[in-house]
Amino acid sequence: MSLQLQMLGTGSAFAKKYFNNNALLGDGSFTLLIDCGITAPLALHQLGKTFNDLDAVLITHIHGDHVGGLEELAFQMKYAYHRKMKLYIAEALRDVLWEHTLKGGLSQPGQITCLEDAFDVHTLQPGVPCRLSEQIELELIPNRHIPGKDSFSLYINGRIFYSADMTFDPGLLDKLVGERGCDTILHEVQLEGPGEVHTTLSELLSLPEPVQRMIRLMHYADNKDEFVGKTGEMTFLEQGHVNTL
Ligand SMILES: O=c1ccn([C@@H]2O[C@@H]3COP(=O)(O)O[C@H]3[C@H]2O)c(=O)[nH]1
Ligand SMILES: [Zn+2]
Ligand SMILES: [Zn+2]
Repeated sequence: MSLQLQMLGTGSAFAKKYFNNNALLGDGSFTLLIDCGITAPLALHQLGKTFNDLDAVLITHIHGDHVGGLEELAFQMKYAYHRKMKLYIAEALRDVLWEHTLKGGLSQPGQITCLEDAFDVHTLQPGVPCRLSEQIELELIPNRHIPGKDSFSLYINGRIFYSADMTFDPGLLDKLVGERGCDTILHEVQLEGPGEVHTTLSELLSLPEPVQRMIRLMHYADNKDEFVGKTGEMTFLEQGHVNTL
């Protein structure tokens, strides 16, 4: 069974040529938005879509390029489309998202006083697969991104790894490929400099070639074109293209 992946954006947090690294994952009758960053409303509009075309949104961690578009999404759903969007979120991020990100803009006494007033909230536990649609099952995998902040990668249908933002974890990739049937890796990449909170291209180039062949690169900087042909066996995901996974 194949899925369709269309990146709303493939850019790093500071990219200006590319929108935020947010994705549409569809199975033909259900569409999930993976992360909803600052640029998501415009990126969606430029693809000729609206928030009403989506069935659910999932958040990987609390950074503006992954959650900055949620206020507009919630307001549009309430006042333009008169329904709540399903929100899939790790239990550990639920209160943080409301208290530290959304409450200031969304709260309206008597109308919106908690996350559940704005979204149809479904909490996820890491390591426990959750069926989102007939053809999409998804598991959160805790990752290392910012020390002391919760952040999650995604494992989809027991074969597709979506890194979200994370530092290099070759042991995890080795385990997913060697023991858990992973055949597709959608991985963030920092093209230059020390990784610090991201995974660098040089780190990914240290992976065995068969693993590199599974990797599509995303969350990259504006000078990505300078690196075409310099990514070993790995290829870049392109913003707006529809990929069959
Ligand atoms: O300790 C830190 C924390 C953050 N940052 C930058 O802020 C950005 C936030 O979004 P991001 O996670 O996509 O990318 C992050 C980096 O570009 C950093 O360089 N070092
Ligand atoms: Zn990011
Ligand atoms: Zn981040």
